[in-house]
Amino acid sequence: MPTAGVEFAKVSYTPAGGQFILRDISISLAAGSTTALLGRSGSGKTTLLRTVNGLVRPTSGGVTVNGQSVSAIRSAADLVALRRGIGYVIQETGLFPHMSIERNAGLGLELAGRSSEDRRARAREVIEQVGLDFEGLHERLPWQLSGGQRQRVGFARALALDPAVLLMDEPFGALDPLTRGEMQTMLKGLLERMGKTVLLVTHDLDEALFLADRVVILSKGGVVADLLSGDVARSQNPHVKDYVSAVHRMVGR
Ligand SMILES: Nc1ncnc2c1ncn2[C@@H]1O[C@H](COP(=O)(O)OP(=O)(O)OP(=O)(O)O)[C@@H](O)[C@H]1O
Repeated sequence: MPTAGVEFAKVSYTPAGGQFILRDISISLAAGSTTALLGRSGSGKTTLLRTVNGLVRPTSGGVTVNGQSVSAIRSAADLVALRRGIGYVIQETGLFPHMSIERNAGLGLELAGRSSEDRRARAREVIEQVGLDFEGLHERLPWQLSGGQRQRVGFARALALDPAVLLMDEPFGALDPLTRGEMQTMLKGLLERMGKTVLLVTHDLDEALFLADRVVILSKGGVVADLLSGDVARSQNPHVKDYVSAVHRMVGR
């Protein structure tokens, strides 16, 4: 699938009777780029990510994926078609506990009506791409894997339909630091080879700088910094400096 860009144009979101969660956000994610979304807890990162696959509908403004307006989608069938082109990885993987690893990885293909031969071949391919041994693991249930292995299966499932866009919401949040490091390296290799448009929510600045071309920081639902990863260390933006000094304090640099 060709890579798609994602465009947020003056996106605002206020739940009924509530306060602004997103306020007038305009950012553009170039096709094939990786953008990290940082910001304090509650700043709206997850909400913004979910406007891309239509889980949250902006109150005003719009999101386009490869030129297609997400906000204009009205039918369930069109929403399903949009989501087929968007992989989604969350912290707890969302694997179905009663389904084998192979079936979990190939679920998107099953829902898209692909043949069992196709599903098996593709499930094998993506499970191996994320560094797991298909023969040894494909019949197991999710609880029979380690947390890190389960998260790899979550990635495999997100990749199975070869989406042009990947949304990742703290994908390594539940992992120990060593497993987290291994997974970051694995993901970086995959992203370099696959050239997808990626939006990654993380609290970890080092992770953002390692994986992303660009860093966007949200505060109270608005963008307060938007810069290339290579410019973070010398940025004079107070929000960026706060982030950098908080990381330095935390790790005693
Ligand atoms: N549908 C909703 N109705 C009311 N409030 C909501 C809704 N969705 C999110 N919120 C609130 O909006 C704010 C932003 O939530 P969001 O999950 O996007 O933040 P976040 O930056 O991803 O936080 P974290 O880093 O803790 O995951 C929070 O205060 C949350 O409670």
